[in-house]
Amino acid sequence: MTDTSVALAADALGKRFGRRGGWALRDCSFRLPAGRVCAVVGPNGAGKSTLFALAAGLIAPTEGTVTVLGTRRGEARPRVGFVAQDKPLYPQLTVAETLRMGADLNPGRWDEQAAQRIVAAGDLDPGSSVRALSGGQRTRVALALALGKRPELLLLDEPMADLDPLARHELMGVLMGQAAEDGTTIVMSSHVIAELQDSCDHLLLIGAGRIRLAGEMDTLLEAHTRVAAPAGTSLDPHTVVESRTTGRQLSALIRPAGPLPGDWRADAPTLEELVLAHLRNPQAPALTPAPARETAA
Ligand SMILES: Nc1ncnc2c1ncn2[C@@H]1O[C@H](COP(=O)(O)OP(=O)(O)OP(=O)(O)O)[C@@H](O)[C@H]1O
Repeated sequence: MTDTSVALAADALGKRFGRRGGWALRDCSFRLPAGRVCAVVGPNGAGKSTLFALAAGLIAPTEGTVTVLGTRRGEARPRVGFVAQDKPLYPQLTVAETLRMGADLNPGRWDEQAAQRIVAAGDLDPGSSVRALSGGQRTRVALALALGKRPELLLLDEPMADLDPLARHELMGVLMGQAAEDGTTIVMSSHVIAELQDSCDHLLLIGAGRIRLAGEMDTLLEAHTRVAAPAGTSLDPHTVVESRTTGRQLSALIRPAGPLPGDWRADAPTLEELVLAHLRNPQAPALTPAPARETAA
């Protein structure tokens, strides 16, 4: 039986390019409930684009499984919108022809108005050839194509990277509107963490091909605390993500294993602090999805 409450699931998912190549992604397991907006973050080469390509059904796993909208092996492709990092489009087509192609390829699903609205908001001439568009304008056309498809799952690999701040703001609003109105599940990678905090409710942090953090953003944030204590203080029995001593003070990001001593200063971390601490400390123990379990790095 398929579980329709889960939009995207990975079980021990792994991908290796070539027999001798290293693992781009390994032992990756998580569940993303339908209707959520999930941020995918991680350093360059972490495996984010590989995860998107696996989820979009463009490449096959080397091991494990990826389940998309309850199906495997690319069967959900008609219900999935994917904007790849390099925004592949046909350069010889005009903007209008590109949208017509979207309509032809998605009979019964295509939302002409939604696609036209996105293009029009960027003041794009429908008669311009894609070849003549700027990077950001191309992104707008790629997003129009993906959203016009009325996808149940929208996979966006660094969609905002080449957009100006106004276009980012406007298109982020369009995406969030889509998630709220149609219940579209959105999975979006970005290197701009601050941009994700307000719009995403789920987080996948990938480092060196492994999942470092996965789950509800609030739950992950609540599981961590920034503490300050006198230098030399033992952080046992708490899980330490990062710690450093400056002069007479110890500062750390921890996952508390119980109540903290009253003389420690304790604050909630921001998403940026949480992500940066994990990125700076790739050996920090991962916090992976339900059933909640901690794994050694
Ligand atoms: N087609 C491929 N053939 C061989 N190796 C690949 C291929 N695609 C990706 N890799 C390797 O897999 C690893 C993960 O790459 P991936 O593109 O998924 O990272 P990423 O997290 O998306 O990085 P970035 O933030 O730079 O976009 C890298 O080491 C990369 O060199």
